[in-house]
Amino acid sequence: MSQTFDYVILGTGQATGTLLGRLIPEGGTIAVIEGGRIGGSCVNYGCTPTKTLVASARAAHMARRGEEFGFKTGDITIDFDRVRERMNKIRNSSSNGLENWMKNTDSVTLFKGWGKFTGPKSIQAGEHTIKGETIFVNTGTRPFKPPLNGIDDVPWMDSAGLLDLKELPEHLVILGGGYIGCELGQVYRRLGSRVTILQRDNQLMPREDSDLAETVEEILQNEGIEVKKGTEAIGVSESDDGITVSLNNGKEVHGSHLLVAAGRRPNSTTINPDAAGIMLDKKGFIKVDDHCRTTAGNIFAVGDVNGEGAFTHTSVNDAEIVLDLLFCGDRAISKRNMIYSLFTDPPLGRVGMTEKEAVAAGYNVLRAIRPMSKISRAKEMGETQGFAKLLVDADTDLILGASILGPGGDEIINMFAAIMHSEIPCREYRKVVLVHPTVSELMPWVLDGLEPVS
Ligand SMILES: Cc1cc2nc3c(=O)[nH]c(=O)nc-3n(C[C@H](O)[C@H](O)[C@H](O)COP(=O)(O)OP(=O)(O)OC[C@H]3O[C@@H](n4cnc5c(N)ncnc54)[C@H](O)[C@@H]3O)c2cc1C
Ligand SMILES: NC(=O)c1ccc[n+]([C@@H]2O[C@H](COP(=O)([O-])OP(=O)(O)OC[C@H]3O[C@@H](n4cnc5c(N)ncnc54)[C@H](O)[C@@H]3O)[C@@H](O)[C@H]2O)c1
Repeated sequence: MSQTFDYVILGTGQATGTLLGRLIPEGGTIAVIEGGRIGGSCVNYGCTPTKTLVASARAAHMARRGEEFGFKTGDITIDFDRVRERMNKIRNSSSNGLENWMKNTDSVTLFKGWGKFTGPKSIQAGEHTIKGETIFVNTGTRPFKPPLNGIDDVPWMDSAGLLDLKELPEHLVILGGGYIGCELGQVYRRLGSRVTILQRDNQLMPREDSDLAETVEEILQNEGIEVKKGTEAIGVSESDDGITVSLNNGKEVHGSHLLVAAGRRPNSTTINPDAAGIMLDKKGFIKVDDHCRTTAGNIFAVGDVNGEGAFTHTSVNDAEIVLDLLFCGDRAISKRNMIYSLFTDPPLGRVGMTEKEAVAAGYNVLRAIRPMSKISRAKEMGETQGFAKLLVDADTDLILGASILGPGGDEIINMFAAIMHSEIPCREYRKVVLVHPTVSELMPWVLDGLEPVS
């Protein structure tokens, strides 16, 4: 059966809610096609469930530190069923909310099935032929399965599989020391698992500056996580009591469970892009212009699948950019600063360029660093690990990038996003009065320590 709509959204990633919020009141008919769980990665197996786990793990960690703060709780035992129940309740409410909204809106028709293009204005999903004038692809990414010997013969998990695991792993081996590996490694360690992270590169999170990555590593190691850098996993095998990972240095690591967090790949070839005239880049991301328009003029690609971001907020912003183009506004991909946080504890907030990027780009870079151990509020909270690093362009007095690894780093970084977006010069920012005692109040003072990067 063939049906024609004004708008078609393929995949219910994080851009979809924002698109619907504007398209519904504009009038017109909208088809939404989803093959998996409504709401995509973020709410079902990404940000929402992992950050509920981060919260449970932190609560347990702080309880263990009770004596430092003047109270005793006795031994901390983890009720993993209760931890999972809390996670599932929060993630299900987010997914159900989007589904109910679509079902209760007359102009929206939800198709459950995996869609593939059959032409620039036509998608096949199961028995349904869905046609549309304007199409938005919001199909996200999927976990990368590295080509390890034996990978198809062992019960490895990706991050979604780990979240579905009902028992707490005795020894979780994590293949990949990126964002997923660091966050979930700390979570499961704090919940009671032994954790080993295997990282091919010589640094965790290789895109980050080495001083930040090394401090994150130290924080993880101080909690008992084994980090093996410069070790590539090349094979896996199953035994009675778990999984053995063979490494390129001839050694082996044995654990009860294996999490593979070795990167993600775009859901682009899976939608038959050629039929629509959608071109991909070398890594398989859908090529888009500054307004998320693909090489097929009537089709937009939003979210992780376009390779312009890999976060919920960049996916949401992509939707805002397209809506601006369609209904008036001036947002564009090139106008946004990259911003994200790593939700370890303490978290790392990052905006703009890293130091190595700023130097490579040829800026006249000034750098200031202040350890959390020299910030009163961090000391009062007993959270002195980490540091703040600010990068400034000596020629313009504008901030090039900020990294806050410390208490509240995930929140403080938003202040720097606003400063960078508004192009507030540092000499003006230095005059702002901020609340005492907070970690963020020290940020203008950090600028007093600016020195040229040699
Ligand atoms: C473990 C983990 C933790 C994360 N934590 C964070 C975090 O803390 N903060 C943050 O900003 N980001 C985080 N992310 C990333 C974040 O989840 C994504 O960037 C975000 O969900 C945006 O994705 P998206 O909109 O591109 O699509 P997605 O959310 O990936 O959704 C795509 C949807 O399209 C569907 N789909 C795919 N192909 C088809 C098809 N052919 N037909 C029909 N449907 C299809 C999929 O089933 C899926 O539902 C995390 C990711 C993971 C895996
Ligand atoms: N806080 C957040 O915003 C957040 C949190 C988690 C995930 N995410 C998103 O999820 C995406 C994927 O994260 P990820 O951690 O899977 O990928 P990643 O690309 O960040 O890290 C994967 C790591 O695995 C290593 N690796 C690959 N093959 C290996 C092998 N055979 N042996 C040993 N190491 C190997 C690589 O060296 C790499 O550093 C990120 O791009 C991010 O956008 C975001």
